[in-house]
Amino acid sequence: MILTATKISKSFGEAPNQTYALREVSFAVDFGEMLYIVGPSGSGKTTLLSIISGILRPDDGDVVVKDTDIWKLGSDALAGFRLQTIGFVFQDYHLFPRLTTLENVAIPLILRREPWEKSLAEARKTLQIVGLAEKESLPPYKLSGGEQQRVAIARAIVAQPDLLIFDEPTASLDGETGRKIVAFVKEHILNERRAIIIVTHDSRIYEYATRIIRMEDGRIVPGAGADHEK
Ligand SMILES: Nc1ncnc2c1ncn2[C@@H]1O[C@H](COP(=O)(O)OP(=O)(O)OP(=O)(O)O)[C@@H](O)[C@H]1O
Repeated sequence: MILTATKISKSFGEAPNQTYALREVSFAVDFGEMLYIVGPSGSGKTTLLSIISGILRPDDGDVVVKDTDIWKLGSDALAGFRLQTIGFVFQDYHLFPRLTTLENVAIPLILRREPWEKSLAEARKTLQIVGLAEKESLPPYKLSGGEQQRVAIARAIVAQPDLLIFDEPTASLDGETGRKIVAFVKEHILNERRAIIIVTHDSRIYEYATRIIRMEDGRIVPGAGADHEK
């Protein structure tokens, strides 16, 4: 398994206005999987993504990524582990408008203190993978939405993370572009040494999942996909 989440609970606020966003959620993800997490608005998907990617601390439960219990790490070690192991793609891309497309892709390597020229060379190779080599010197806002999403994907994979996490990757794209992006990710980015987790509302891309788990009211709905439920 690349990721095992066990009995994750998280609430926000204080009684009597406390919201239970997650209630003892357990699941596991294997290498080579493209796992979708689906469910209605407010069911806890974003909270769960934030916890498994080391952004938000759970109230209870453990997240083990590649044998590391991430919430037992100190904050510096956790930040380092995330840079090394996890790539995150946001719905609205989060690209930096003042940097070129190439520099945007190089950021994770620069944060890891790789030399500037080497980082740009790696970023260039990665832009080739996503088919945007010829756009490298443009600022991202000169690109289409689908192209910006591909830049965000290139940035997420440039440091070769084992776990890739996408939050609503097609929400800002038209249907056809969204399908193309996800088909591309499955064909070119997924492999047996990594796993991809996608939170989505977009049923048009369900066909690309290797497994789908459904959340409702802070829990994983038992049945299809919820293999690690305890
Ligand atoms: N920072 C916060 N403070 C207070 N309540 C929060 C916070 N974040 C989430 N919640 C609550 O936790 C619950 C789960 O929210 P979450 O955003 O994880 O759901 P979601 O399934 O991702 O929804 P959506 O599909 O709309 O993004 C909701 O009731 C939400 O209002």
